[in-house]
Amino acid sequence: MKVLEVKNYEEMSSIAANMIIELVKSKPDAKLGLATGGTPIVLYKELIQDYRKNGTSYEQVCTYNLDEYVGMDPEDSNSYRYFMEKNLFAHINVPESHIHIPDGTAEDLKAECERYEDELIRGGGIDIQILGIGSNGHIGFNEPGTSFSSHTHIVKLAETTRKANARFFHSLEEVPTEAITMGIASILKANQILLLASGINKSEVMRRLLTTDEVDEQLPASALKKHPNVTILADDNALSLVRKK
Ligand SMILES: N[C@@H]1[C@@H](O)[C@H](O)[C@@H](COP(=O)(O)O)O[C@@H]1O
Repeated sequence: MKVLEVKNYEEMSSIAANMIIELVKSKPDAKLGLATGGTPIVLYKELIQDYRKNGTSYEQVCTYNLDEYVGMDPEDSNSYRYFMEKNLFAHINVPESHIHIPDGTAEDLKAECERYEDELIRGGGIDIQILGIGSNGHIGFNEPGTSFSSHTHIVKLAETTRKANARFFHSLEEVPTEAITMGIASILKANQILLLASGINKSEVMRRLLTTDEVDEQLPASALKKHPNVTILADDNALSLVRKK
């Protein structure tokens, strides 16, 4: 795992955006693994700015999102489908048919998980997977205790995760209790993984992740240590407890 320390959220976002732009320029049909949450918002803004200014084309790009809340209609403003539309897809030229996100409203959720995993495989593999990290170490929605051999599956969200995400909803009660997420094994299949961490509230989990060699299912992000091409792009605040070690 390579750790790149940057000054702040803006610098993190612009380095990450440049990595994606360079990839898309050199491989116009790149497969992008995308994440939601607060972390990648400015990275997506930078992609939009670059698209408007330099015309980097996403016409042949395919996107695969990590996760979606169970029971959340794609039109609902709290769905991850809606988030992606608002923060990225509506502003670039990626064709609708190239966008892949699990369907949280599927009647048969187990079949939906299998369909999504199949779609990932048929896509031929993700070139770069963007990840945020939960303060409990989750990646995607793979909560502590998730098997490292998991594929796309349904998860019960940890209360800490629901509380952390309640800021996007009117109240905690509105936050779904379950989600569909790519599994740890699905994530590890990506060619390259870029994990982004910014802010003081990520400092404790970065300390847990970076100050030991331990690989433990209680810390889902530690599975990344088994992958040959992972970059962690983290800012001063997120790394503050690592340096103090
Ligand atoms: N499912 C998402 C993750 O994909 C995200 O990386 C994480 C961190 O979120 P944030 O970027 O808002 O800190 O939590 C959410 O629950």
